[in-house]
Amino acid sequence: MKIIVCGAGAWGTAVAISAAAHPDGHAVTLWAHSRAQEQAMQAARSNARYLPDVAFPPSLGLASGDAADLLARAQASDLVVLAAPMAALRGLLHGLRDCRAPVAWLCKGFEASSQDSQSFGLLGHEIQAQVAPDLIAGVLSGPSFAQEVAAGRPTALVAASEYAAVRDALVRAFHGPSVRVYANDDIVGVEVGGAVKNVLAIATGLCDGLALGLNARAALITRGLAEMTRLGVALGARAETFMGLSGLGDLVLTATGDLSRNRRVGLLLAQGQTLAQAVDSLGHVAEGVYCARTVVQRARALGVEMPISEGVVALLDGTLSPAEAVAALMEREPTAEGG
Ligand SMILES: NC(=O)C1=CN([C@@H]2O[C@H](COP(=O)(O)OP(=O)(O)OC[C@H]3O[C@@H](n4cnc5c(N)ncnc54)[C@H](OP(=O)(O)O)[C@@H]3O)[C@@H](O)[C@H]2O)C=CC1
Ligand SMILES: O=C(CO)COP(=O)(O)O
Repeated sequence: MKIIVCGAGAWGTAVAISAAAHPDGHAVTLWAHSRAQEQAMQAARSNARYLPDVAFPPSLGLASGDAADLLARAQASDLVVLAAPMAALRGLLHGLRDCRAPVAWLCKGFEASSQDSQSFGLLGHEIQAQVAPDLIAGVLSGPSFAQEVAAGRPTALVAASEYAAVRDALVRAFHGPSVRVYANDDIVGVEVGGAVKNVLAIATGLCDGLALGLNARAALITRGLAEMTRLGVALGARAETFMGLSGLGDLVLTATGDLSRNRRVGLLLAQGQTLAQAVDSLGHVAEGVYCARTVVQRARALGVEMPISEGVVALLDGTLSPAEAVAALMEREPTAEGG
């Protein structure tokens, strides 16, 4: 297959390396939007900025350019993978709206809400329906730290799309000795899981940073899964999707794994850092910071209760201290577990 991966951050670089090393011998190009980034990677044959200490396979091609260049390369590919942060997805999809090749994005989040609060941020497939409705598109998600995928460690992903052509292209591109790709047609459920787990990972990072204990972390993960599922079902997802890789799987990984940037934000806030300090020190995107408010706004609009996500928003906004956010959760009225 001819594959272009747009976005040379940690995750784009890892999936490009993984596809380039696939036994079927795919021709893979990693495309950076900055020429300087392409040149630095070309010189080092690695991505020192975003995924240090991982050498590129000799066959991995590198490129950079503008939107027209990306569209031309996409038109000539069998699969287009968009590995930029959520904030860039709208622009990328708009630029690719006439592309005929299957397109899959890897970002996990809702768009941040617009400041006027009149329009709520959207999931990837909702943005695509607005700006590029004719694309054959979907999402690749699931529990997957970039460093482990780049190192060829065993990983399971989920390819979600209403189009079999997209699901099949993702399976052909990535399914191999170290990566299993499962197909799913519930793109709403897969995208909600990927977005909400980032918000919940901030909560468990905070919990662990405050040394609240393993009981508390297990409670946050379990009740977090319940609120993620409530939102997803209200948005049209199937409940069982949340028991799969993009739901429970990615929640467990991100909420407990110290490679998670979102979890690290919670840990740093617990240490007394400001949000700006925590975000600056990452050097990578932490999508939960940008989409927590959207998650809560969309839940409120649907009448869905999401107390943990509400607590994260209050913490990020600075309206509650870490200790007050914990107290607010503990002081809630008793309720039935299935509710
Ligand atoms: N890292 C991981 O383990 C995983 C990440 N993801 C998701 O993938 C997405 C990307 O994450 P990750 O790669 O880790 O983020 P990073 O912060 O490591 O890198 C983001 C990259 O996106 C580039 N970028 C920004 N805007 C554009 C654009 N318009 N076009 C092309 N490239 C652009 C940045 O380039 P520059 O710096 O030059 O602006 C940078 O190289 C996120 O939504 C994340 O949630 C999903 C699964 C695993
Ligand atoms: O999505 C991820 C793992 O599946 C990466 O999580 P973080 O963005 O929190 O590092």
